[in-house]
Formats: sequence, structure tokens, C-alpha cells
Amino acid sequence: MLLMKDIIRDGHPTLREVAKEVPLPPAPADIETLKKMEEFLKNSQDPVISEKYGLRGGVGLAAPQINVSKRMFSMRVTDDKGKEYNYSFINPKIVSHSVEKSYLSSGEGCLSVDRNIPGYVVRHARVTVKGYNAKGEEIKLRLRGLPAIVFQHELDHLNGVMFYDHIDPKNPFQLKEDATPIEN
Ligand SMILES: CC(C)(C)[C@H](NC(=O)Nc1cc(F)cc(F)c1)C(=O)N(CC(=O)NO)CC1CCCC1
Ligand SMILES: [Zn+2]
Repeated sequence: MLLMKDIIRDGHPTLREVAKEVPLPPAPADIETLKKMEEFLKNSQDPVISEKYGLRGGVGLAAPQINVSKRMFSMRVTDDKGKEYNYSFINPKIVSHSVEKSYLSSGEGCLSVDRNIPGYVVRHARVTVKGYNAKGEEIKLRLRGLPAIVFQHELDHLNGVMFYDHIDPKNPFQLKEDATPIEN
């Protein structure tokens, strides 16, 4: 099982690489990697297992964070209506997005960043996304709220972008046009 020691931290060059497209249908090794990422998120959200192994409660994990520079990530998050989004994406893309913006009112963190970085990360409020699952089937979803934020945060990792790249150090809590806060 993946542990926190398997997650590379800010400063590791892989986090700044543009990850490579995954050939389809996915190879067994890639499917195995995705399964381990899904398992990590599940374990990290389990009160007993996360406590026993010291896992931070993760809602998303991108392959570059375990030093695999490939375009895939897993997300495991519930929206404000209690709908679960447990998806692993291979070669994910945003195909369209809203003009409106939103942000986590508590700011963002990252499993690969061991310090608090205050500030708002303004993202698209709604995104239409597509990718492939571990079976190589196309997935197309419309996301909003926390699932939309998680998708965009994980996609950034595939492009070598960290959440704090979006924060203006001179005015970290500045809000461009009326962005909608997502409370958590
Ligand atoms: C880094 C950590 C704080 C563990 C973060 N968890 C998180 O934000 N949980 C959360 C947020 C809510 F808004 C409501 C709720 F119920 C739980 C996380 O997993 N990630 C994943 C990550 O680092 N992926 O690379 C960071 C999140 C920041 C915004 C989206 C993902
Ligand atoms: Zn992250």
C-alpha cells in the first residue's frame, strides 16, 4: 500500500515536469499504479487505517506525486449534495468551462506541500471534462463545486503546476471578478 513516504514533496523536480500521455489501452503497470492511487485515497479517508499509517486525508492524488510522470490521477470526493465522485482519469482534459470562477474559502493545500500557504486559488466554477478509465473507456463528466476544484488541482499536477502558483503573493486573498466561495 502507498504511504506518505511514497509521496514526493515540493522541490522534487518531477512535480515541475509535464507528465506524458499514457498509451491506450492502458498497460497492466499503469492500471496497477492507478489502483494503488485509488487505494491510497480510500485508506487516507478511513479513520482507522489513516491513523495507523499516518496518512493525510486525501481527496485527489496525481501520478507525478508518486514520482510517475504520466497523465493520470485519482479523485475521491463528495459534493455538497453528498454525491460521491470516485474516478481515476487517464489522459484527462477540460473540454469546456464556465466563465464563472470559484475557490475554496479555506484556501488549498497539497499532499506534496508540507507547509500552509494562505491565499485563494481561483478556478473555473464548472468544467466539462473527459478522460479514460482503467479499462480504456472514455469518461465524460460535468463537474462543479469541490469535485471541479479537485479535478483542476490534479490536472495542474500533470502540467507541473502547484496550487500556490495561482496565489498572488502581494495580495493572496484578492478576488478577481465575483468568484463564488466553496465552504468546507
Ligand atoms: C492536502 C489535503 C489538505 C489533504 C487536501 N485535502 C482536502 O482539501 N480535503 C478536503 C477539502 C474540502 F474542501 C472538503 C473536504 F471535506 C476535504 C488534498 O487531499 N488535496 C489533494 C492533493 O494534494 N492532490 O494533489 C488538495 C486539495 C486542495 C484542493 C483540491 C485538492
Ligand atoms: Zn496536490
